Amino acid sequence: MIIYTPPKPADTIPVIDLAPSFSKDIDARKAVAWEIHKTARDTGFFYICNHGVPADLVEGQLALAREFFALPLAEKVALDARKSPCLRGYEAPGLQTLDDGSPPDLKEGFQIGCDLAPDHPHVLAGVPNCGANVWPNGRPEFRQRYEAYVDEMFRVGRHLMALLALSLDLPEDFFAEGLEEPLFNSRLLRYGPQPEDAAFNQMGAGAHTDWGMITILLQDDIGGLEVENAAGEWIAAPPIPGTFVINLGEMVRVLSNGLYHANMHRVLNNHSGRDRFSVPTFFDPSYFYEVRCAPTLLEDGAEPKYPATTVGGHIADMYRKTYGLAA
Ligand SMILES: O=C(O)CCC(=O)C(=O)O
Ligand SMILES: [Fe+2]
Repeated sequence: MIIYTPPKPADTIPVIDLAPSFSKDIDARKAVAWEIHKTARDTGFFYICNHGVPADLVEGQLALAREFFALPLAEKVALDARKSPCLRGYEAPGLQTLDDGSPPDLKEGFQIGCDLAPDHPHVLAGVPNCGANVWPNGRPEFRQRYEAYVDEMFRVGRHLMALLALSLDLPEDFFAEGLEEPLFNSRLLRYGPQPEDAAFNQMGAGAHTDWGMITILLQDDIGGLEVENAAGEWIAAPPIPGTFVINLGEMVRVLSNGLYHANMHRVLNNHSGRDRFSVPTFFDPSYFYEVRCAPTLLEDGAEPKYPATTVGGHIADMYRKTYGLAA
């Protein structure tokens, strides 16, 4: 259990301007990659601005979250993620425990991922976490809106992965093969105001590191995300209009031989008295892509600090663990 201590109000999570990263000039792209390199070695968190995602799509996605959680309970319960073999659908509060040993998270969620048909080879082979999405019944526009948002997240995700490669002195297309069919999950989350009768160390989302490569987080204007910095202090990651919060997951630790951090973070909605909505999208190379230490970081003959890992397998293990499911 990670005991809750209040965060220090600091603004050390940098905002990285992506505009030069879309330039034809490789030096301009490398300069942005260098900014990512610096912050990845420190907090493993940064904001991005000038990312090219239209503001109306962003607002529309937060509106989608609000609309989903305002549906009648029966409609949400009909989509119960526990009925899905790959945890797609509605997640009632208390289903997931992100901080092992703490009480369950208070957040309420709705999750989608790679939408695989029953005859997809992964589904036929029983690969964990692979299967079909579920959608609110009789609301076709809900699915269309979410999928339009995911398309943009794929664009941003591929762009960030190219910058991540550059930041480690790798070719920009280093991950291209693994990103032909990215592995992703995206969730709508609602955090009610922190209840007075919450259990000891219970909060919206308990302290955790993300499991994959990168997370592209859209948060509304409420605040409540907190990040553990390199000094072990908890700092606030307040909403900044026009930005996404990007954080690096455990796969980046393997890739960078521990040079880059996958930082702890958590959510506590105790300042506003209002619901907080967020939309994290976890963006990774394909299920069986093996992440290993970047060749640029290993001296001849040196052993990597972490063994190579299959992205999908690691993430599926973490789903099982945090949802208390049997292997
Ligand atoms: O809702 C947030 O701001 C963060 C969510 C998060 O950390 C996660 O889902 O992994
Ligand atoms: Fe997270």
